[in-house]
Amino acid sequence: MPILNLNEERNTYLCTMKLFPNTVRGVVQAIDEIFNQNRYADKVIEKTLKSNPKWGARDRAFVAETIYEMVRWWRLINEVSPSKDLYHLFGTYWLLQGNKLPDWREFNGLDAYKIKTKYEKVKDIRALKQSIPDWLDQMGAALLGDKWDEEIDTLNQQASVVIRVNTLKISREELMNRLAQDGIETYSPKGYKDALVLAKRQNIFKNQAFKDGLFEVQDASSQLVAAALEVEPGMRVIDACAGAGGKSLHLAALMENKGRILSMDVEGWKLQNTKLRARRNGVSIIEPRVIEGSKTIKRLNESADRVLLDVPCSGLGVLKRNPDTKWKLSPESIEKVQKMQQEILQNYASMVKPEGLLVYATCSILPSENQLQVEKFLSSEKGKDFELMEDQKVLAHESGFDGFYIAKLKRKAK
Ligand SMILES: C[S@@+](CC[C@H](N)C(=O)[O-])C[C@H]1O[C@@H](n2cnc3c(N)ncnc32)[C@H](O)[C@@H]1O
Repeated sequence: MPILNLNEERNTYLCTMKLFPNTVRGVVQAIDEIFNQNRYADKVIEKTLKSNPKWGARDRAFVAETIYEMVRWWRLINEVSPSKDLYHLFGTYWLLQGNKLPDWREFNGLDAYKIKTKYEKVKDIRALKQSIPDWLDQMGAALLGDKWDEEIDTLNQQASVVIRVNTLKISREELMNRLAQDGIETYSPKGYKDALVLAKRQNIFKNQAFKDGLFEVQDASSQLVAAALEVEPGMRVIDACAGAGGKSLHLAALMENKGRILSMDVEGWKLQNTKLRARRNGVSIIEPRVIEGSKTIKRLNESADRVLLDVPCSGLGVLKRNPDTKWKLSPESIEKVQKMQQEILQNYASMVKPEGLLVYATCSILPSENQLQVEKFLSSEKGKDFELMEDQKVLAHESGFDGFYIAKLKRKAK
């Protein structure tokens, strides 16, 4: 029985897997880059896979998953490992999952019994068992109360792969059948009308249906955001923090590619990505626009039927897919991002027409980034023009998907 709380299917897969020196070396080198050279886990994984073109699909899956899981359980692994040697840390992770280690000299000094005994000693300390910084455990418990225990437990599990059907090109049923023909089984989660969940985690970006723009990879909770805007074909919509355009593309599909979406961001390079994705999706109503300063926003005063503020946030709702976030965040960085969120609300809300809708969204579970921001805005001078219609506090352990917050506000008539 594995000690760590990982799903069964994955453990079966890993337990039957033999370790190979070259892939384990790949993992160890990647971990060195992530923690000792402070690189982003996803970038390091991408580079590792690229520089080892001879690895097969199974090797690639092993390397990518092991790196992610070691990042996720980093604090716990370090706590129970006999040393900080990277092979010892890998071996400790492997043993903690209930696997056996081969007889390699790199693993000398690792004793499964001692590791288990150490684990038993720390497992009642939540921050250690869940492998999170103390400050995060304290903040989570203070802000989420009883719900924190289950929430952090869920956020430490692997995310399922969810796709959003591009309804401009294909229906959900048709896509489901098409993927099934390629041996990819999916199911439709209840309550998410454009989503399909892959029965088994796998890399889907190489599939022809993706290249043909029939779907995008997007978590089910994230798909609730565009739906909250209640768009209609022909509307003028502003996605003010559009990034690479995930929500803009969804909005375009909901608008049947009729009307206009201004996809804005302060980072121009992200909008380049939006353009490419729009082409693949068969979307022509997106106009990317870089925010140069307050003038860009002022020129759009009262111009939009709908404004989406998918603001920068701590990302604590998406820890399942970005486990390194917890090692990069700090109370100070969260405070900084909260300040930015309030500024965006204050400065961008004016782009909504009277009687139009403003949607504020984050992929965070912290009330301080979510409902408290909306309350602060509504009680401010600029917020007096708006009223809260409804909000959704999506927790990972309740929804089964990412943690999100979505508030729908209406601008009052003049
Ligand atoms: C949560 S991400 C958006 C994700 C995107 N909506 C999607 O669905 O893929 C937040 C985005 O806000 C952008 N951003 C940061 N500060 C901003 C600002 N002051 N105004 C507009 N966008 C900003 C970031 O560059 C980032 O792309």
